[in-house]
Amino acid sequence: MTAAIDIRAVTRTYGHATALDNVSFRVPEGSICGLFGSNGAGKTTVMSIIAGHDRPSSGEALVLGDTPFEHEVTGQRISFIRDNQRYPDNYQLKHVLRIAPEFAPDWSAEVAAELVEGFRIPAKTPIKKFSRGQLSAVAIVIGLASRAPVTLFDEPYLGLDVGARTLFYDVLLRDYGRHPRTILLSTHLIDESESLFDRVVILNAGRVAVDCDRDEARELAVVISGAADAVGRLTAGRTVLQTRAIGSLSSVTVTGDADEALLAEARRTGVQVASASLQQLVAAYGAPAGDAAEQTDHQSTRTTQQKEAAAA
Ligand SMILES: Nc1ncnc2c1ncn2[C@@H]1O[C@H](COP(=O)(O)OP(=O)(O)OP(=O)(O)O)[C@@H](O)[C@H]1O
Repeated sequence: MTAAIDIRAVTRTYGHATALDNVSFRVPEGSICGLFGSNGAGKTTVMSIIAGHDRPSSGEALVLGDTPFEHEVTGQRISFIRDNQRYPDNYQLKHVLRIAPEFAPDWSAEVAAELVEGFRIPAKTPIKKFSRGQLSAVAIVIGLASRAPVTLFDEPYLGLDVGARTLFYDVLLRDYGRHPRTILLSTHLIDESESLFDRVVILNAGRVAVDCDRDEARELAVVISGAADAVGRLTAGRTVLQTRAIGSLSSVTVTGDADEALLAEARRTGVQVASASLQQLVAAYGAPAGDAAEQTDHQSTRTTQQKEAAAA
């Protein structure tokens, strides 16, 4: 695959704190990749490095074949949408719509107009008086209308209501279909955004826990639920990612796909077996150690690089 984003063994430390620890993953050109993980997992840090706003302590980040840090040409091809965007005090929406296209050669005035209307962004109110959701709406207008070859959305819809979020998903998918580009999006609203992604990266405490295609992710883990003793028998000898217990019932996420033997035994004992949803995968693989009620000592890690190494 041609990688638009190629993160190679990137470590980022701040004093004694390690935000990213030997992180490697690639995002193919023309794909939408979801970046997931708990608070503090390192999502913003890696996006800042990809955007060229920060640089690794060690390792290398390549975007469109170049190192983005202090590289103006690459910087112009990246749009980084995050929640701390600041605007001059006197700015109204019209100022943003006048200036943003100067930094985005592929700017779409039609996409901008559609989103401004759909989000009902106030025209006359100074942006500094905007609500949290209205600020997110302005940032999304910039991110989508820019049509940058590499677009990074870091939790882009803080404060947006469900209707506005649906508009974002719809316009993103439609415009991406017509003008393919590479999009990396981090969010904690995993269930509702699941259909957007064709790649998945899950970070856990600064490390890559999962890096694979969305289809492969469906086969990474199953959730086995039912009477605790029956579930215990079915999960014995398997790698347990996460256990949740409610009274005499338990729900256990284990690695791997559901094989025939497991399904037959589950039917016989009245236990449910289902592929883990993306949200369940993120909860299982992205949970900081000790968060799950019960966890194996060595939480399984599944990355494309490791699979390639194993196959070699
Ligand atoms: N400038 C900094 N100085 C010190 N520590 C930092 C700095 N920036 C990030 N960190 C630390 O690095 C870790 C990763 O932070 P980061 O913001 O990348 O996480 P995140 O996955 O984006 O979290 P969230 O989901 O809460 O936004 C955190 O422990 C954070 O405290």
